[in-house]
Amino acid sequence: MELISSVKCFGGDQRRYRHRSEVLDCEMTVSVYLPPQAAKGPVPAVWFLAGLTCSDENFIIKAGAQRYAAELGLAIICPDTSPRGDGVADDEAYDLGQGAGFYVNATREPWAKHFRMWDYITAELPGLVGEACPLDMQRQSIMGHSMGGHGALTIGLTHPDRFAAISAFAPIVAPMQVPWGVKAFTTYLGEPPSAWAAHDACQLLRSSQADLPPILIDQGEADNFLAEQLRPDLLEAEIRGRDITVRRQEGYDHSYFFIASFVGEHLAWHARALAV
Ligand SMILES: N[C@@H](CCC(=O)N[C@@H](CSC=O)C(=O)NCC(=O)O)C(=O)O
Repeated sequence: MELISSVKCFGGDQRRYRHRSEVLDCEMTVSVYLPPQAAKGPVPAVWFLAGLTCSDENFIIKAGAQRYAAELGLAIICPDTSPRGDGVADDEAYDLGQGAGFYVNATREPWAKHFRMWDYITAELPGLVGEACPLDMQRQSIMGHSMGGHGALTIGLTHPDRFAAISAFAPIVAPMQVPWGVKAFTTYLGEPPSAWAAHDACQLLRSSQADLPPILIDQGEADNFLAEQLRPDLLEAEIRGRDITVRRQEGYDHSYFFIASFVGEHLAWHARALAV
């Protein structure tokens, strides 16, 4: 990991690293916020997975999360949303290709060589950031926005022993049933759709017998993508007595202004789950 920038922020450091990913077979960047408490020893880490068209920088620039993370003693790890580079497959559409990795391992060409975001986030990157930064990797939780909310839910639900809590802002909860997800899964995973279920939060909730981490979801009622792409009603139907809270926030849209409005509550909730 090559440190490419480090900026003091609320007493801690907003860092950005460049590294080679063996899994994605390309150069990647990742942003890590370290709170002031990290100067004294390893701190718990919250992952933030971003949405379509985002890089590792949208959240650190727009969400205003560092103030809360500094108060709570939490690190925030912000990965990019796809492999990148001239030799990496891409698409003209904003919802496919670079910037739109959907947190799956692609099995179809021309995507399979580089688009392995599932393995990157769950296997490769934790080792790299854990080695480069003073993080307590025994205390992790995960959150995300939109496509990244989908990633946070599916990765968190698949690794219930790794993450103390899962939260999401306006997540895609049922990609098998909405246009963004059907397009991405058809392109990256192909047929049969039965292979898609491992990447659909509603399907995972329906089939899981495990003790799951608590889940917190905020969804803006004025979100343009609400009815067609996000469909929180489909997840609400799968709650079945589990520790899942879905909050409908009147007047809020899909933007980072919405995330900034509630990120402090999400981080405080993660800190409680992480016993900070
Ligand atoms: N057509 C728009 C769509 C892009 C968009 O809204 N991206 C969201 C995430 S949507 C789901 O994953 C986002 O977070 N954008 C970045 C930001 O900083 O707001 C477009 O092409 O712009």
